[in-house]
Amino acid sequence: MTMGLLVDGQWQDKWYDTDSTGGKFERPTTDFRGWITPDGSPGPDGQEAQEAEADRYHLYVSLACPWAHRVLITRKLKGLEDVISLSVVGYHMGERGWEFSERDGAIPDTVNGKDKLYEVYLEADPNYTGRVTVPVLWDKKRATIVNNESAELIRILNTGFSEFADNTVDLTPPSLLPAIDEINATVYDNVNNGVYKTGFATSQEAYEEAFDELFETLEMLESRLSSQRYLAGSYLPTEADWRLFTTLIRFDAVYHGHFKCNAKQIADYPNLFGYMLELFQWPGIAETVNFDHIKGHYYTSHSTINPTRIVPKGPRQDLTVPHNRDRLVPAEEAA
Ligand SMILES: N[C@@H](CCC(=O)N[C@@H](CS)C(=O)NCC(=O)O)C(=O)O
Repeated sequence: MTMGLLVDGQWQDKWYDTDSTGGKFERPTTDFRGWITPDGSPGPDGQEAQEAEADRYHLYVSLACPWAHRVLITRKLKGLEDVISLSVVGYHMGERGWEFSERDGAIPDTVNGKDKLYEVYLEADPNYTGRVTVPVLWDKKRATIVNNESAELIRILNTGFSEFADNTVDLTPPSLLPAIDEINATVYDNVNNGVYKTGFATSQEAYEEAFDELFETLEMLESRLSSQRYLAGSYLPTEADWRLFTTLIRFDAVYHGHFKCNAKQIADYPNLFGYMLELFQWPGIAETVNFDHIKGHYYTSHSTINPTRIVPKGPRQDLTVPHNRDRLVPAEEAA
């Protein structure tokens, strides 16, 4: 597969094995882990923070990427679309990494006017060393990247923009935070990242180990969702649900075939499937899901896994059918 990266500000279109390069890429890389708060006071762990302002920040995403998708969903649910502007890279990740495009629902780089995402990273740091990943949150005022870690970006968007956001939506209510963090850890290891560990394994043993952890966790989630509507036991979806959703919605279309996660489809799990349908049908969410980008990206970009680059036509699923989750009365409503 083509996997490029920047080394001291130079684009390299090959991934070097760290064994053969004496661990060259293991030295610390520039990390963008800044925060945004309503008044610029430090973030939750004392991070240096910028002040929330309208029209100051710009989000770069891929519609294919599950990590970027959770940030796009948070931006939508918090009503921040007019506050934080957006670029969408083209779905194909080739020799130059992510590139901007005007075709197929992509949105060009209207802020920095770049052709490739790595040029945006170089604008922030001309000597950048590291992967060039989406999502990226850009600060137009300081002309640099605020943060490129989706787990942090969803928290920044949830709480940092209270002056501009829909504050009736809180994806991490403080009382549920311990439960959310605990679910996130399991879902990240075994599901969100689990599908990648399964699909990118290059030994039978590693593949089978990741596969088993993935399906054990899906069975556990299926069972949990048979008695509660959402993962953290809340009466509205939380961050934990949206983090699981971005993997579930890609599963039958991509991970089941392309990543060989094929013990079952999500459609084979009645509760997980109904739950996924409810979240897909949640106001504003379906428009953040683009199966052409999702399927086009994985099947054409990972040429070691799919050398013909043929994009499968299936599966044929109707995601607009009734989800039947209303039968599970959410806890707080019942009380
Ligand atoms: N930890 C990052 C991971 C993001 C990530 O891996 N994004 C992928 C797309 S799904 C990417 O841009 N990969 C390009 C690369 O690694 O070269 C996050 O969650 O924000």
